[in-house]
Amino acid sequence: MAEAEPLRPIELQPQPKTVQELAAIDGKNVPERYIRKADDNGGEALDAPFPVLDVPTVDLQLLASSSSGGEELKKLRSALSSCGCFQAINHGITSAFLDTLQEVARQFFALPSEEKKKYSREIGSIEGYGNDMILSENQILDWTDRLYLVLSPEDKRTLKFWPENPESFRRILHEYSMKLPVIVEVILKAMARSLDLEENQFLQQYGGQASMHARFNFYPICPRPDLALGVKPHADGSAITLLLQDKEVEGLQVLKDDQWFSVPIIPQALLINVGDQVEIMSNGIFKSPMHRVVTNSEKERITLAVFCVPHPDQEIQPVEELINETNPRLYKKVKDYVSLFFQYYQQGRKPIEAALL
Ligand SMILES: O=C(O)CCC(=O)C(=O)O
Ligand SMILES: [Fe+2]
Repeated sequence: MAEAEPLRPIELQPQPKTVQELAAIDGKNVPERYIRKADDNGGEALDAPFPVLDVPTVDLQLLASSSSGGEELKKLRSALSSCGCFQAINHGITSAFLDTLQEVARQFFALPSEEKKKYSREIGSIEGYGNDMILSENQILDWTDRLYLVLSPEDKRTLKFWPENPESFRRILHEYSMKLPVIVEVILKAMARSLDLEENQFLQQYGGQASMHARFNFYPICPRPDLALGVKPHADGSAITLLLQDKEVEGLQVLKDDQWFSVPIIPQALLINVGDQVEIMSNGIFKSPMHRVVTNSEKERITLAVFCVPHPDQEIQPVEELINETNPRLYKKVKDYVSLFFQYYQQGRKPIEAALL
């Protein structure tokens, strides 16, 4: 099946232990494979205090009704063309529901290893419970365990990876997945309007057969936040990503003007970030931000990222109206960007460069 391909990168060897298990064995050191070189960070310590990024807050209710030139649209445009992300509030999902979602995620990761391993991913496959894949011999690993699940289309779900413990996990995650498409639509339409485009310009390319992939990220307490990263620097290969941050523990950082900034928490907000595919559609006006996650020596952290991804047969390219003499076309037409993404990612290259003209 052609569209299963992107989910099958070449994994060299399985890792027997999850990070949670490693952390429980030795609470003082991190294994060699997780240690980053000092110059990885331009000489700056990973656990240094970082400046806080001023991430704009956008009210989705206002955004949906905002017409060209409106305040909320201006905020959106400026956010996406500067830091590439914004905090979405008034998105229609209640605080109580988000609390429940966070709670079932917490309960899952708190289960004994044997129980979680019933949902283990298979070698070379992304879906399921597990740790960072080893894709190259000298890869430095991320201090994180994950549960990766295809949410939609529903017939592409692999239920054997969906936890049955806690008992309400499947129902809550399913409910969440039902609440997201309208949010994605409001955002993609507003993105187009904010650039004075007909509002369906991005939505059309996103297409009617797009999928949503959920990644629960669990970051165990790390004895050496100065040496390890929760997630290495990367940009998302999605069209957009919806991130539910931990309510209490920070860790996400975004690169802006060659400086790392930490992303503040707004409880109950969804952090929306531009993925490479919207950067391509917008001909580079909207930025798919480089981001990473730092670790914490006192508290664990749990987040839920949902990647919104066009169907692999869908052609993605810069919207014609955004190209002119002063703004030449920057990107080629691409298809199946997620496959391209993995090939480049494995070679340690920046995937969006493959789409540059
Ligand atoms: O956990 C976070 O704050 C971000 C995770 C992330 O960047 C991802 O899952 O792609
Ligand atoms: Fe990410």
